Amino acid sequence: VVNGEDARAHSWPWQISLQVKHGSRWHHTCGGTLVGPRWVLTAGHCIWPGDVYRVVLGEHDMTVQEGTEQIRDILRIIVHPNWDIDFVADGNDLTLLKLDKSPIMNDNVGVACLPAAGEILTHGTSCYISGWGNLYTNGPMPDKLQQALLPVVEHSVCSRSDWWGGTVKSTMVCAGGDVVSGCNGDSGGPLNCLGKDGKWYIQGVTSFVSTRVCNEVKKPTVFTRTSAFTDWLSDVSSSA
Ligand SMILES: CC(C)c1ccc(NC(=O)[C@@H]2CCCN2C(=O)[C@H](CCCC[NH3+])NC(=O)C(F)(F)F)cc1
Repeated sequence: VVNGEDARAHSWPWQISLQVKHGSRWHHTCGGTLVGPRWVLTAGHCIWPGDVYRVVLGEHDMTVQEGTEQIRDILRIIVHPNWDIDFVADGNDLTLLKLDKSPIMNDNVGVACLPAAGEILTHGTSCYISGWGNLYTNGPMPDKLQQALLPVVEHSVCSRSDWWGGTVKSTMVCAGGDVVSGCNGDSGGPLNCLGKDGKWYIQGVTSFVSTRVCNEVKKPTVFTRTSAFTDWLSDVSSSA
């Protein structure tokens, strides 16, 4: 997250760290969201066939064993059938991970809400991005979970030719801009938006930023719009 701030520890209890095994060590590779007792939502582009992953919940400072962490293995990886790394602009950048067993729900680990089908955020709605992604383009990863307030950029603005143009589809949501943005390592994480009922809804899954700089003018962070995938999300999480 570029130009964000340390989140208060465990204030986003559904935020997870997706970690990939390299040799004998585990590395944070993407964010994700606990959307059910045994289900984590992340991005399609976070999964590389053949790699081994695990999920860390209740994490805050990656360099400190705080005693709140819970580690779970992944029983099943379900990448959206229409996700294709060679056609990022087509969207569908989603993966559901089924955990081997549910984490213990407590103050540090909890489930987030998913929006109703077709829900569209109005321009300027304030949402928070959260993640352990780079603090700036090609910069370091933070130790502590970061957050930033990202104003939603409506599709008609985000798809202007000097913005993202036709690259951004209606199944995506744009937020942030040239000051605050997501950055590498935030992928797969949540766009947290406060609902009228006072609950936090995951309206987006962090997908991409400009290839030039994370916080580029007229290139807001692009998220997969979760309200466009309610059928797939419910079908998968009630079946597998
Ligand atoms: C839609 C298509 C034209 C397209 C647009 C932007 C990108 N951006 C990028 O590739 C930049 C450069 C480094 C990683 N990156 C990203 O945007 C990465 C992964 C992108 C997934 C596709 N490979 N995502 C992120 O950094 C973020 F912010 F979402 F967490 C890639 C493809």
